[in-house]
Amino acid sequence: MEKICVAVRVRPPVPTSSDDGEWQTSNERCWRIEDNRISLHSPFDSNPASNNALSFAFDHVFDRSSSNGRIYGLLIKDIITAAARGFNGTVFAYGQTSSGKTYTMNGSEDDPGIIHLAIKDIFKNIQMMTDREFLIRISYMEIYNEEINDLFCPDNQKLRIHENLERGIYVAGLREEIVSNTEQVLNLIKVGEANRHVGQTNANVRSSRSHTIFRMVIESRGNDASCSGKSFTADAVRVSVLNLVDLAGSERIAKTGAEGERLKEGKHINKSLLTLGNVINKLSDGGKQRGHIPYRDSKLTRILQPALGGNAKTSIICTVAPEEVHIEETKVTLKFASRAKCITNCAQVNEILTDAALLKRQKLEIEQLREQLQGHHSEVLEQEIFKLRNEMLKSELEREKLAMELEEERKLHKERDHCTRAQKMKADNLSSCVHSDQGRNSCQGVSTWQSFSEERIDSHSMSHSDSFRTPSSEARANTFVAKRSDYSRLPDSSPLSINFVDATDEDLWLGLNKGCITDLDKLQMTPGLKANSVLSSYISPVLSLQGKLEIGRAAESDHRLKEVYEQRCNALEKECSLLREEKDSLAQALAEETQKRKDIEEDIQRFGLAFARRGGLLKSVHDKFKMKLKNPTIPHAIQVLPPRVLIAK
Ligand SMILES: Nc1ncnc2c1ncn2[C@@H]1O[C@H](COP(=O)(O)OP(=O)(O)OP(=O)(O)O)[C@@H](O)[C@H]1O
Repeated sequence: MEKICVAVRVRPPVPTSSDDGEWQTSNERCWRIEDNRISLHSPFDSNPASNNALSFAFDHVFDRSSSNGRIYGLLIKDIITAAARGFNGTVFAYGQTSSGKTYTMNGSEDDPGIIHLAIKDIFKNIQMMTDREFLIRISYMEIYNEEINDLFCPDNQKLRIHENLERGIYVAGLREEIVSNTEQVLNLIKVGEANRHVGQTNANVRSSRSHTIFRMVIESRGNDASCSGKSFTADAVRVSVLNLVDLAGSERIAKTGAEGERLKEGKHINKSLLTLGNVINKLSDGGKQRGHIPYRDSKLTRILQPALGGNAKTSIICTVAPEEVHIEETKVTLKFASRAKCITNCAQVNEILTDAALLKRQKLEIEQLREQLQGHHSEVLEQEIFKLRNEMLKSELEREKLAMELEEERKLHKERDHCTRAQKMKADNLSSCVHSDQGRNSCQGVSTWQSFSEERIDSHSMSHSDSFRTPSSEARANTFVAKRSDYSRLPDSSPLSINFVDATDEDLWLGLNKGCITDLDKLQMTPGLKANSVLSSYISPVLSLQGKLEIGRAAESDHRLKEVYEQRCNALEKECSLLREEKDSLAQALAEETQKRKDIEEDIQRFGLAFARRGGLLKSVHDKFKMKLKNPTIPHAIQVLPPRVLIAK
């Protein structure tokens, strides 16, 4: 972004027949110029405060002694150099009638104007740029009474403004002359000048009645030698447009006394200048307050649109008359100039890609894609896929291990459950046994162990050994009853034989004594065997209760254990499902990566096809041209572009 460059030029006072030197001097005192500042300093104004209020600073302020050459050097030269390098540029002179606009733009014999100096400089610039070849086209138009006329071809009148992406805003049907040197251009300008509308007014003997726009289109591209080995940008064509504009001057109809045709012209001039002022005002507002910019309200602003807040480097020379009689017009011009100073443009090199450059660019893009796929990027992708596969495998193994663990846990849990149930059943059986015997033998103080002993005794053979048989009294068939005569004290010794070394012996003993009722207290005790044997704990009702409690506790702890196992099972199942999810997401990521790779491959294929198609197209065009060159009489369907003269280096 860069600001529009604005300068003010004060022309020398125009002498009249009645003038003497004294008049001139006093007139010049109206405006004081110090460096780049211009202030109103009227010796006739008694109020110094009002004078101070009218002071303006610009990029440059040129006094009467400044030549066109100086103005060009300080304000315009850079724009011309930039135009040769591909930037759009616009220079225009603005000011009231007779303030010196035409003098500034066209100059005189002794002091060539901006247009003359710019043309000379353009050719000097392109001569120096040996690595590029140039094609320069010029056109010259005027906007007269809000109609566009071609100054190179007077028959081309009332031309229309068009806009498209390729050319931007342009005047259709305008003649363009291809030029290759300064003289050629200056001669053509002379022709154009002759066609311009000028007329005599009270203010100016040769007043411009139209706005003129001298336009130079500068095309360039790197020449073959410089292109080889460079990037595709070397093949791009740069196209810049340079507008050098001499506006018609605003005029106060009352002052100029214009009538008839001059009056009509004056109205059109004022109207379009008013629109220019509005556009400048809107643009200088900046930011969001700007709103709609009325470029389309006049042909002038429409054509100058890119130069005002667009893609161009722009300089405005505001010309003012020093005479006191023009103070009001000068104030208006200075206000316009200070507004214009706030406008920012965004100039950039305009490059157009030719077919060759386009092909080169596509080729480069394909190469880059290929590199991406085959080179580093593809490796990264492969690694990523490999890593994902590994992780998937790992998680699969983990899942299997967990599933096995879960199965183990389930089995264990089942066994425990089974065990707990068996123990519970035993406890229930025992308790029911104890209760029933307590009820039946409460008077005798006898405790029985019926079901358990029955079961166990039945399963053993009686013929094993008679040495274990205990003398019985009041035997009951199939039942061994052990009783005690004194339950108040616990026996110190077991009633069982010392020979009982294990449960088989014990069972045998019980089997042999089936059908006997034995008073345990009368049995001969085995001193070495303590009374805390299995039998004693079941026989005593107190002990039986304790056993039952223990079994109950065991069952409870088993139940708790079961709960813990269940929790563990749940946790494992959860973990399993998480792993399953992770596996799914990894599989999805893998699928996405594979799809990405597929897409890149498709892109390459598509670019390759487009590349081949374009190559074929260019080749056929080339062949047709070759045929046409060999045999010019053969008609062909290709539209041949207007010949362009390339300036020889
Ligand atoms: N800097 C200058 N030095 C010498 N003479 C000048 C200068 N500026 C203007 N003049 C003279 O002043 C007169 C009016 O100038 P010019 O025609 O350039 O004004 P203008 O602004 O183009 O007027 P209009 O808008 O009516 O076309 C001419 O005679 C011109 O030679």
